[in-house]
Amino acid sequence: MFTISKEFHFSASHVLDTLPSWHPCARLHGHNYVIVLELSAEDHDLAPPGFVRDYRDLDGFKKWVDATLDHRHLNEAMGGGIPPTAENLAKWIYDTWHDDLSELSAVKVSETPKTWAVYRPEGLTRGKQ
Ligand SMILES: Nc1nc2c(c(=O)[nH]1)N=C([C@H](O)[C@H](O)COP(=O)(O)OP(=O)(O)OP(=O)(O)O)CN2
Ligand SMILES: [Zn+2]
Repeated sequence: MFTISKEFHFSASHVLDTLPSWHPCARLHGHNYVIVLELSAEDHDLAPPGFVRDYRDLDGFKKWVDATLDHRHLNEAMGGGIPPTAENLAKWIYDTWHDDLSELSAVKVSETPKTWAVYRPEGLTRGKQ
């Protein structure tokens, strides 16, 4: 099994308005987010010359991040109705992209230099399923 990953950055605002009012994240604020896409493949599934997937194939994801998330308000950018926590953002990105990136095995989201949320579908042991 091989895994590869690539990092993407964007800045956005959000408010977690279902938190109690004393919670700092119930106030409008922003983060410099980091997304990591992790892609996996079995040894015998590597594409020539030995790629899980060409990193350059992720250029479309970067364009989507720039157009959909960068300098947006995540409460709106994620379609509304879903609290824009790091956990929910990671799953939303996975759900949006796993059809196009069949090797996608996990999505990681960081809001601050100290925090990470990871969405890895249960039972997924390799990308191509
Ligand atoms: N499990 C989660 N907890 C929190 C989330 C989240 O998405 N998932 N989000 C937030 C806030 O939006 C934001 O990320 C603040 O996090 P926090 O770690 O409290 O940030 P600080 O920089 O204020 O933390 P310090 O301890 O001062 O470094 C909150 N929780
Ligand atoms: Zn926040």
